Amino acid sequence: MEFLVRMKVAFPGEMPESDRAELRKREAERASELASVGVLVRLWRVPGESANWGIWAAADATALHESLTSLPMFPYISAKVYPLARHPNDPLPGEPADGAATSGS
Ligand SMILES: O=C(O)CC1=CCC(=O)O1
Repeated sequence: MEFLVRMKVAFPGEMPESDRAELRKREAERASELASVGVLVRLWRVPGESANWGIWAAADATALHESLTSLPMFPYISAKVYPLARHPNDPLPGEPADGAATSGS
């Protein structure tokens, strides 16, 4: 199952830059792990914002939640999730996540 996810990141104003940098590093590592198992399919930055849009694949909403909460930055993320259903006129009906991410992590 595929999900369109919008995330906005808001660190507390008083968080030191070294803590932010460490979180960004751990976030990149975890994102890479989730990508390697087909859960994080695509990720785009929203220009000018600490925000992103992504395509995520998971067996169901519970598995998606487990993946999102596994992100080191999750405590500072507001996420809006849109489950995606198939459209009969989709020009690429087998893309992007068929056969990927049948489990949550
Ligand atoms: O957009 C961000 O910086 C937060 C994030 C979520 C997944 C990821 O790789 O980065």
